[in-house]
Amino acid sequence: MSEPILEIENLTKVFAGGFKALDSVDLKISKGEIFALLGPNGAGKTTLIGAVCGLVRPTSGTIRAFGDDLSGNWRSARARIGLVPQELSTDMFEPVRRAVAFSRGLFGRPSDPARIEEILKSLSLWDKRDEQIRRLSGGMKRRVLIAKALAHDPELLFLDEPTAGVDVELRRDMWRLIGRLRDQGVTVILTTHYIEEAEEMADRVGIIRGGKLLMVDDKQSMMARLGRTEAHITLAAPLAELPPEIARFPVHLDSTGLDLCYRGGDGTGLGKKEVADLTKALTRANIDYVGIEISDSTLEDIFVGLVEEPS
Ligand SMILES: Nc1ncnc2c1ncn2[C@@H]1O[C@H](COP(=O)(O)OP(=O)(O)OP(=O)(O)O)[C@@H](O)[C@H]1O
Repeated sequence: MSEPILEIENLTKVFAGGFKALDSVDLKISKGEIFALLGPNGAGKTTLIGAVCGLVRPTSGTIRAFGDDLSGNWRSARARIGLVPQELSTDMFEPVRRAVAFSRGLFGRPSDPARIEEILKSLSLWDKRDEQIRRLSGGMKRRVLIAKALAHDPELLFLDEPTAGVDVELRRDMWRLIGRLRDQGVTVILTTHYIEEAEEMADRVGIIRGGKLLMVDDKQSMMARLGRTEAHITLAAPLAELPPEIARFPVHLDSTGLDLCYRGGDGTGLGKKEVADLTKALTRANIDYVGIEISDSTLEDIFVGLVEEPS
């Protein structure tokens, strides 16, 4: 793993009423990676981000950002972090450009109108620069939140559900923007309910539920480790019974005797190879087939499986 930009150890947050929103979370994020935190409502995603951004005080555990313990260095670290919050929490009567320029100043960065112009243009906000934020559409308001978070050129950017409730066009724009930020060396941590988003964007994925980080892995290994392959082989003529050389595979025959269904490769990533072996075995057994449909489980299947398991 390359240089860590964020190291969270044994982080626990118990809210005043006694509710444990984070439970011994350990997480290391490398510089330059895009990390997606997936979890159902109330899993603790926003609390985790809040703890790193100084909005939530941890009950126990340590957070190191840029190599320094946050407990002593919170302010200097915060100036290198950008946060796009879930909720619109901005000065609605301000014109766009002024609000974004103000965000830059807030972190002690010298004023840089050219940089603000660049950010506004990259988010298609330049034409709206003199509009009051309250007059913008919901999608445009969200772009303003992103512009504000980028205004001080953060090295680590948190996006809390950046595309919840936005249209497809904005979602694609957002993905492109995140791609560009990655190219510029910015580390991005995003939370999302959209597995598609994690699949598209992230290098690694963490799954959180009930305040516990259930697993963290890169996408491909997660899919190989927890994924499975399904295949439907349509036979040319119905079979009454499977010969033993076929029955040794994880297959079953449907009631018509025509659909041979394979489910296997669990956690090995070798399902496709086994389907290939199965087709060879069918040929050797003189069982003709007319079609094969094969599918691997998606990150979504894995996610749903993990969050639905009883804790
Ligand atoms: N200030 C607070 N006091 C008490 N409980 C809180 C507080 N803030 C959050 N919680 C609780 O902590 C849990 C985790 O909340 P959090 O906002 O981190 O979840 P989330 O994963 O971001 O969910 P969502 O996807 O719905 O935004 C929730 O059950 C929430 O009700």
